[in-house]
Parts: sequence; C-alpha cells; structure tokens
Amino acid sequence: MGAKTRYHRDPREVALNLLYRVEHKGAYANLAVDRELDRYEDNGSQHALVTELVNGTVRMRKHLDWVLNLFLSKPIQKQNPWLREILRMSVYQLLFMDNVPEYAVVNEAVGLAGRKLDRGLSAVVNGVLRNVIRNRGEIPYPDMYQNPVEYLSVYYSHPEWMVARWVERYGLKGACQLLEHNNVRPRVALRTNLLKVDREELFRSLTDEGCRCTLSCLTPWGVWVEETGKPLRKLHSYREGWFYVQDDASMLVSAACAPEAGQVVYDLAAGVGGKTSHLAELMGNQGIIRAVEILPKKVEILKENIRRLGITIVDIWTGDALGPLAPGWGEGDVVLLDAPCSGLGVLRRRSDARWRKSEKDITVLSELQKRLLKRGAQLVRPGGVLVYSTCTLEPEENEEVIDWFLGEETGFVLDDLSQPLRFFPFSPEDAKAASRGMLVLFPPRYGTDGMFIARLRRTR
Ligand SMILES: C[S@@+](CC[C@H](N)C(=O)[O-])C[C@H]1O[C@@H](n2cnc3c(N)ncnc32)[C@H](O)[C@@H]1O
Repeated sequence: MGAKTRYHRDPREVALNLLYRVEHKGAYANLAVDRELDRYEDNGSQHALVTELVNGTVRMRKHLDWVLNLFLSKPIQKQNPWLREILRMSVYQLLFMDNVPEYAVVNEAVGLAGRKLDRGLSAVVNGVLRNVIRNRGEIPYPDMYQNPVEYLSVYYSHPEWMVARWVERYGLKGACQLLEHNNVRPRVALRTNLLKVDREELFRSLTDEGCRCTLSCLTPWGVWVEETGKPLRKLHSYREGWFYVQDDASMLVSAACAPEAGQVVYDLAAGVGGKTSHLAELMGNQGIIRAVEILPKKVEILKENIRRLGITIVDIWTGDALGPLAPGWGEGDVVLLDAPCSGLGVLRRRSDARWRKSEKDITVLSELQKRLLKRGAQLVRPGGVLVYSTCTLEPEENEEVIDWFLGEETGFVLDDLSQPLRFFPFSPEDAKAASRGMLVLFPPRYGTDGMFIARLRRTR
C-alpha cells in the first residue's frame, strides 16, 4: 500500500459514509472501518472516534430507531437513507457517549445534513435532535412488565427472537447480563507463544513498548491489554511472533484437547489457525497437525500466522472436511472440530452480527455440525480423543449435537474436561459440568466470549 493520507477529513463524515455503506450497501462494519482507516495516517483519537461512531450506531440501531420514531412524523425506516444515518449517529452520541457536548452533536449533524441533504431535511435534523435532548430523561420504552422481551430487545438493541430464547433459558436476570455483555467493547486478550517466550517476558516487552496490560487470571497464557501506544501489529513482540490475539475462552478449546508432543492431531475446521497454532504450541512444535479449511483465503492467513509464530508441524488441506482428505491421512490421536456455528456467543465482537443472523441459521448449522462431527469421529484412533467446540450458546448446536452423536455412535463416551482445564477458575456448577465432559462458558460469568466444549473418547 502507498503513502497514507494525513487525516484531514471530518471523522463524523467518514463515519457517516461508512454507516451508509454498512446499512445500505451490505458492507461488514468491522471490515469497512478497518479498510477505510487503513488509508489514513494513524491518529489514535480520530480513529477511535470513527470506530466508536460506526460500531456503536450499528449495534444500538434498534434502540436508536425506537427513540427517533417518538419524534419523527414518518417512521425512521421510511426516511431518506442519509437522514436516517445522520439521525442515528447523532442520537447515539447523545444517549451513549458522555464526552461529546450536546451543542456539538447538533451543530455537526446540521452541518452534515447541509452537505448531504436539502435545507428542509437539515431543519428536520435540527428539530428532532433538540427534541431528543429536551426529552432524554423521560423516553417511554416498551413496558418492562407487560412485555419484557420487547422491552429488552429495544433497550439492549437485539433481535426479539434472540432475546426470547435467552429469557426462556437464563431468566430475566441472566438474559439482561448477557445482553449487556454483548454491548460492551471486548477486552483484548493475547495468547503467549510459549515456543518463543514466557508470559512474563511478553508482559515486559509489551510494557516497554507503552502498552498497559495485566496477566490474565483465567489461563496460563493470557495477557490482557487495556491500552496500546500503537496498533498491535506494529509491536516488536507481534513481529517476533511472541503472541496471538485470542480470547481466553478460545484458549480453553486447544487446552481441552490436551495434545502431546509427537502425536498426530487433526484440526478439521482450522480457519485462520487460532486453535491450530495453540495446539502446536502445546505440543512443543513436535508431532503432526493436519489442518483442514474449506476457504482458500483463510488458509493464506493461516499460513502467515503459523510462519510468524515459528510453527513448522502443520500440514494443510484446503477443501471440504466432508470430502476426501490428503492421501495417507489416516487416524489421529486427537481430532478437534471447532465447528462453523451461529456465533451467538461472540456478538460483542462484531457490531452488525446480531442483525445478520436468523433463527433458521441455527437449524441449518446444526445439521452441518452433525455431519462434520461424524466425519471427525472416523478419524479418531481407538482410545483417541474427539473435541467438539462452538462459539455459540444455543443448545441445538451444542448439547443436542453431542446427544445425537452419542445416540448414533456407540464407540464414544464423554471424557472429563476438568483435568485438562484444571487451571481455570470454574464456578462450582461449571466445574461439575466440565468433569462430565461438556461445558458452556456463559460470557458474563468470566467476561469471556461464549463457548461450548465437549470432550469425547473413543473406547473401541
Ligand atoms: C469456527 S471457525 C474456525 C475457527 C478456527 N478454529 C480458529 O480458531 O481460528 C469454522 C471454520 O470452518 C470452516 N468450514 C466450514 N465448513 C467447512 C467444511 N465443510 N470443511 C472444512 N472447513 C469448513 C469455515 O470456513 C471456518 O473457517
């Protein structure tokens, strides 16, 4: 990429153009923001403002639309698309950002409207925003007692079908905790690459480069970064391959496999290699990992990741795990299936993800998961281990897949997860579940991503 442009455009205008692309052209919020900001010289505060304006506005869309509809004569959905995004972004600042003065929000919005719209619509922007400011203390949300699902869905800005599921499963209190968790920026966690450094050394290097971090109390590898002086990719320790960016919950998956040096290990849905690389680290980079991934683009990133981390034991097969694999790939000691899933446990990571999912995805994915798990089982040697994981909380993709599998395959039993994960500070009820072989990490409980892990052993 050539020289970067100095950041001279109004960050709100940059954010508005991005919002238009996300809401009206189908762009993915995180990719669109990254790509756009990559064009400019890094300027911490303006980059942070654009990111917050876009992700916050997209994430809180349902809440914002509810509020706006109280003050508009025509529903927000029927308004001019530019007007819609200017109003949403401005009300987001008024209701959810406490470091932007009200007058600045209105002035900036009217200025943007003047550039994108005609005079009449600029006046609408001015009038609506002033009305929101006057009434912000007494917004009438849906009735919490009469219709809790509708209330939570609007207040926490999630699709109603998701809220209904979670209220039924976790009760009102648990659902509220989860919804709140999904609206908070995730912490940045790094996994120390023990092939190259120990965690204290990584910590010192990060601190020397101006990062504010703490050691994770959840895993032996994690370092939590609260603030970086520069983007992670520009750090010396990143270039040296001393860490991989990964949530603590994901680190549990490879740990649950408990692979040993010299073993043959399959990673049947390797993606960009988050778990593959951790498996290799746990094996001391000795043995063989056979990584399968259907998307060539991801395989390219996987290759780059393992190169940077200094891992040399991964053989890659680019293709469908349900089809034929590389010649000579027979049974393995451990098979991991980190299955494609609805991702409802990691909604906080992508602001637009909640709006892209449908309840039908869950049913469709659970069928694929069953087929992939059955395929994985064929690759486990007698006495070997099969680990199944997802980053969703939905039983159809988790416990029900395992129950179905155990009904079909008589040669497998659930295997104790608490031993390989003995470092983790489980609640008593999670510890019990882990010892029985299946575990759901409920995100608000540990501040992690949501994760499901099941460990099975082939008995014959
Ligand atoms: C949950 S992601 C894996 C994430 C990865 N384990 C990591 O930690 O980075 C699931 C992956 O499965 C891949 N996938 C989906 N269907 C597949 C199939 N039939 N065969 C192989 N890979 C598949 C997807 O492209 C996706 O990268």
